Amino acid sequence: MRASQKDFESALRQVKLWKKDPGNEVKLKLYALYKQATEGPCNLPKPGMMDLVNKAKWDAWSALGSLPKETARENYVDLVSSLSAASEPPSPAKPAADGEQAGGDLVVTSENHITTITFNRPAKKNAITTQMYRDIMLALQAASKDDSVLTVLTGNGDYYCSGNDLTNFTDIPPGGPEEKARTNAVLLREFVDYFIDFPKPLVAVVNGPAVGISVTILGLFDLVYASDRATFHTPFSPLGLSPEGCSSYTFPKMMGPSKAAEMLIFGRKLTAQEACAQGLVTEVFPDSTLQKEVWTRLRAYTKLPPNAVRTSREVMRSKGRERLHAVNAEECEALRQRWLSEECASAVLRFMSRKAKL
Ligand SMILES: CCCCCCCCCC/C=C\CC(=O)SCCNC(=O)CCNC(=O)[C@H](O)C(C)(C)COP(=O)(O)OP(=O)(O)OC[C@H]1O[C@@H](n2cnc3c(N)ncnc32)[C@H](O)[C@@H]1OP(=O)(O)O
Repeated sequence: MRASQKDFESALRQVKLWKKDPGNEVKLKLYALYKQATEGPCNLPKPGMMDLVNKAKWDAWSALGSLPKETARENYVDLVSSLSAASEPPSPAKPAADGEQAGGDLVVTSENHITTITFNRPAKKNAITTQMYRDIMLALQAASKDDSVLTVLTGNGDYYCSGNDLTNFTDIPPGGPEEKARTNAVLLREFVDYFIDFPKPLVAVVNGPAVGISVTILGLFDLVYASDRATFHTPFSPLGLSPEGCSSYTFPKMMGPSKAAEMLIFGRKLTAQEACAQGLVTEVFPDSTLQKEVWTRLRAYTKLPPNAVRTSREVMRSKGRERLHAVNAEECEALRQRWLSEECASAVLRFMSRKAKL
């Protein structure tokens, strides 16, 4: 099968997520194939004998002779996929050595029939930018059609996600705050609709604290596995906001109205154990074993007959879907109005001037 540009880009992202160093020999092979695939045959002058690293790279690239770019691209994808299949579960993305984040703010990988969407903005506690909302929708769209059985959301770094990036509210378009609020409401509704309609089991691996919209949409997930370091916080009132992600419906249903009110109206932060007791979290794992235990379990789940899994999920979900869409629409309209409120504007300003933290 010929590798497309998309396969190639996905392989490049995958390499950046590898936890283990694959060793110099593999790195040289990957380097040479990458250069051949993107630039064609090596026509650089040979580095001097003492320039050991660049000479090794030059040798590896030159050894590919006139291999066509497309073949190099294919060989690169094949090599990455063979090495990934033999490797450990997908590891959280690592910051690059120079402090830049590898793979962009959102990293999507697919292996062992699991598509993993990783928030990868650890320096900002994985706060979700407008672009990330769009990329998550694209990733969900692709995952709904790929050969994966499960789709996982997780975070890179010490946080799972600090919720909506509060600077999303600051770029006001020519139509003024009303236009901004209207556009955001439409986009938010579309974003949440993706989760309501997603056809495969959705799993959250909550590796650390979760805030705001990253908590509320958990009510639309099938499984929520959490580190014992995770906390669950929806500080809507202090921000002049109201709940979203269908949480005004899913949370009371799941934990009862008064526990839901404590979280959604009064902003009580839950520990992972409390969230588990309230039904928001499926199971809590010691932080040190979370990755190993969860990924082993998820891989076992992918071996179940996929059509049976989908059918069971569909019969569990179909009855509530219409209701969820109605709730989503109502929540987005309430938020459209909240975004135009003085209470919300002052909360965002307080955060921007760093006087306010949760
Ligand atoms: C397609 C749809 C588009 C529509 C767009 C609108 C959609 C709206 C969706 C619904 C709206 C709201 C729902 C929510 O999610 S409300 C919750 C919002 N989140 C917060 O209020 C959290 C704010 N952050 C904090 O209180 C603290 O940062 C923290 C998370 C408690 C961590 O504290 P810390 O002391 O450990 O770390 P700190 O130094 O503060 O943070 C490190 C840097 O990260 C930046 N940062 C953290 N969180 C956010 C955030 N949510 N938005 C923007 N930036 C964030 C923080 O500013 C630091 O940056 P810097 O180092 O100073 O540059």
